[in-house]
Amino acid sequence: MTKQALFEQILLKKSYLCVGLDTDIKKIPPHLLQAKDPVFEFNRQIIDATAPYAVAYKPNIAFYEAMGVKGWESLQKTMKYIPKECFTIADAKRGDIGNTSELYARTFFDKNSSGFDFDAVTVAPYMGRDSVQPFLAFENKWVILLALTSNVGSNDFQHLKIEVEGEPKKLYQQVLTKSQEWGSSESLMYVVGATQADKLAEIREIVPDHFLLVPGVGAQGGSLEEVSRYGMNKKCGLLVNSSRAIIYASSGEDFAERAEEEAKKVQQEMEKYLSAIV
Ligand SMILES: O=C(O)c1cc(=O)[nH]c(=O)n1[C@@H]1O[C@H](COP(=O)(O)O)[C@@H](O)[C@H]1O
Repeated sequence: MTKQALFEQILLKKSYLCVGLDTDIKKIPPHLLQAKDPVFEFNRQIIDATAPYAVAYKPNIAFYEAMGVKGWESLQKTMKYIPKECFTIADAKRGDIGNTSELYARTFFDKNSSGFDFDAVTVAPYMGRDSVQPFLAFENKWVILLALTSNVGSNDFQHLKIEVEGEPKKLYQQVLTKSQEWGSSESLMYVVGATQADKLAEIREIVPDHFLLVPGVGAQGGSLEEVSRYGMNKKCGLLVNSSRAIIYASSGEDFAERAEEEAKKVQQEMEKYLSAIV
């Protein structure tokens, strides 16, 4: 999906919500456990309930990998079920030496090889240019590079003060600057945690045109209002992810209705913020 097509979906649905499919068999409502594939059945109902309010879905690969072959099958079925107009993100946080990254890229992007046809994959920047480029080599696909993550551990490395050509910088700022040599805003997005919303205005100075994937609203307590105020650009430029707050809004038989209510609530708030740019 192109950047413009994604923006058009955002305008159409008046939403920049990404629903995170962090589907944990231990959290699935008990009545679904008799289904042939409980993980897929849960996802199917969540997708049906939230698709009018979401422009993107982000299965977190760990939740599927942890179940072995069965998990990969549930993921395949889920991917086939997600409506075609929705942007899909494999949240895999990969990155390795070039020839290995090439295989990771094939895993998520090459339908003929793996059966998967995600629009985007999350990638860790730590190993540098040659670890990211194999993902960027796929046309019409996206790399979402971890820039400033939502967790407390982001303080360990990402905020470190460094010096680049005599200029003082933070490590995450250099990730944003350097990676722009590798791909454009048509193929690269960045992860910025919602819990780091106070840094968004400054991040926008470095990457004014790129889309940002912003996880951390809902269960992690980030503010959608602040993220939108400081992070939105003229073409929205935001995909805000919420996983647990939507998919586990209820652990009972009404889980899909409650997920719909939560997704709708977020979408209605987003519609308000979008009115500033349309
Ligand atoms: O890359 C991510 O999606 C990600 C980056 C980050 O900095 N923080 C973060 O929470 N995530 C992911 O976003 C989702 C957040 O889930 P909830 O906290 O339940 O909304 C999880 O799948 C995380 O792995």
